[in-house]
Amino acid sequence: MTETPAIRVRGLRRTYGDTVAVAGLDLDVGAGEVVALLGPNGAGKTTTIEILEGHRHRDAGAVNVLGHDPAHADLDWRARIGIVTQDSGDLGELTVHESVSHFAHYYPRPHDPEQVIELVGLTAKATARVRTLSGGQRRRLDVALGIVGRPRLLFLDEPTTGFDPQARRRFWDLIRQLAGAGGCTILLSTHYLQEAEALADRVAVIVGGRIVADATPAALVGRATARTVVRWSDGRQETDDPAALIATLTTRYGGAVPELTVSRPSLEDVYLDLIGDGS
Ligand SMILES: Nc1ncnc2c1ncn2[C@@H]1O[C@H](COP(=O)(O)OP(=O)(O)OP(=O)(O)O)[C@@H](O)[C@H]1O
Repeated sequence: MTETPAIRVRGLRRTYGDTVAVAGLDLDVGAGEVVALLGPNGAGKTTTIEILEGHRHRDAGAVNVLGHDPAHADLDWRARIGIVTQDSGDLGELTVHESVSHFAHYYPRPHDPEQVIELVGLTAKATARVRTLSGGQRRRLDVALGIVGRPRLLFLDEPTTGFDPQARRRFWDLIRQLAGAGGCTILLSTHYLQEAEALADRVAVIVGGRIVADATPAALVGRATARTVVRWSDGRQETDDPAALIATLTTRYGGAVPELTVSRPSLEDVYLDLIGDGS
């Protein structure tokens, strides 16, 4: 990526009393990239994201987001950022349409609220009061509020927690649309490996306030090819060249190898290895 990164973080630290929440974190997110921050409870995801949003102070480190230090950023900068937090505010008596229109007024170049409501799949609920929405519908409204200002960079903190599988997949389609045609840079935090694998160009695994791996989902899995396990009726072997082993076995058995299975490590295996007892 030749453009200036959308996010550049070096040596970020944040402590709360004796708790080191972020312990010297480095991260780059290129313009137009979708990066997933994946890690167990308490790893420092929310603290990191909120520092990047300008909503928490840091103790040390250099942070640049869309060319500015979020700790000293102005309204112009804020208008280029979209935020979907874990715990959004109370909009109880407003309708979906009123909420999105209201937020649109804060931005210089907002999207048409009706189009945004359609994009998040809430057209049928446009005149419903926010307090009557289901959890998943409320989350989609949160995304609508996060994107109505036409952000160049969108932060999503655990956006699909509590979604049913179908709602999660619809949500993933929406994020892909925003990143693809919309050209939006996205940093999302998640506990869900499948979500990181489905959406992210890169996965940054965070444990104990540090990035312990940062690669494409395929490269993370590829790292572990040495642990491909080949099993057959009377044997089991780990190998980095399963094809050669199977060829040898085929010769040994003079044909089909009985009860042959080949299991490649999944992203989950790699992730569990990386986080160790960090969870
Ligand atoms: N306001 C706070 N005061 C004190 N400690 C805090 C505060 N916020 C976070 N922490 C601590 O900092 C560490 C990192 O928390 P953080 O919320 O950033 O993690 P996380 O990765 O987002 O976790 P989760 O996945 O559970 O949301 C945890 O040990 C947490 O208890």
